[in-house]
Amino acid sequence: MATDFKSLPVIDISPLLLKCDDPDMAEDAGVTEVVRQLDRACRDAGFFYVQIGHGISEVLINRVREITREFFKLPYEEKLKIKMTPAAGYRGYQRIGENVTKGVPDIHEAIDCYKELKQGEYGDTGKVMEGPNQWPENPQEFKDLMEEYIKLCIDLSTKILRGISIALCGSPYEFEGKMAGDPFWVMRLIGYPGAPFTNGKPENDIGCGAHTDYGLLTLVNQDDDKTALQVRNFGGDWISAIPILGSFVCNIGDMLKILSNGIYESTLHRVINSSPQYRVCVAFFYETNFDAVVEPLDICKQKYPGGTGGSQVFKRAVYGEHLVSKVQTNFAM
Ligand SMILES: N=C(N)NCCCC[C@H](N)C(=O)O
Ligand SMILES: O=C(O)CCC(=O)C(=O)O
Ligand SMILES: [Fe+2]
Repeated sequence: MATDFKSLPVIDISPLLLKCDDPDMAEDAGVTEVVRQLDRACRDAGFFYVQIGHGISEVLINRVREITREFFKLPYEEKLKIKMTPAAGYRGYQRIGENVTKGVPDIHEAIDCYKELKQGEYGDTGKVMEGPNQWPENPQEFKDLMEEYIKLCIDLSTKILRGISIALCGSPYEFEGKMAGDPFWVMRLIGYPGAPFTNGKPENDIGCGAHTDYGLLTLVNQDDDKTALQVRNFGGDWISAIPILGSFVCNIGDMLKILSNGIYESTLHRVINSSPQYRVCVAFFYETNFDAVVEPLDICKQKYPGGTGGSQVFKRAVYGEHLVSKVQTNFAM
């Protein structure tokens, strides 16, 4: 359950990265300390910063945002060449206002890409998301750079989840195998227009309305010179996720909330860009297997703070169905 946090914890995960291929990692003192901090952060805020030491170079982190910014500067006709449609598996470019949160159009544009699914792999549910990703033709570098970045984000997320798995269950591999051994992933390249000024004051548009993320873990790579992402604490205050150079903002999604039986929070957050400048964010969502049946882990049922031994507080969900229902209700096209 979220607390009344006033800022988001910062975690240096390098001791975990150093040991995370060692099956005995949980016994290492450095790992134990990282696990303690992850556990605290996931309980209190559902959000934390992963500080330098995460293993993805600042040059690459910045480059994926810059190349994204260049794309959004193109004329609309150019961007439409990779237009997102239901027939394209909801992959590609989505213009401002086409993403909707609780019925209100968001003031952002985006390119969405997803792990590519084999035809017929997941029946009718999987079919909705089938299709090749649509990448801009120019520059040539775009696709290669993004694919390299995706690979590194998958790797980093797997490692962070080993730490979270130790925190919840004692063993590092709870989120591998049939839960997330073949993780689905989503990458959204997002652009938020600068706030329009009327009578000398910025008019705050909602770049993205209050929502929770759908999967296990999100890695947010945001512009480092604008504060726009806000996280809601238990008391209902919005706490800014002020950018920290070279770090990711990391947060828990709905599937991890269910698996942990609510011990960890998938915290509400929103985006308001009140800067006059265009803001870019690259959000990487690491999810369970597409067909994973997600329900509270036994150990989390026993640990549930409500204390009614063996109680299951959260309902089961099938990840792919959760995603498809979100896409079909929140994408207006
Ligand atoms: N976790 C993901 N994929 N985030 C995308 C933005 C969420 C906002 C969306 N309109 C919604 O209401 O869910
Ligand atoms: O723009 C951001 O900082 C976060 C975006 C976000 O929350 C999302 O796409 O789910
Ligand atoms: Fe989000």
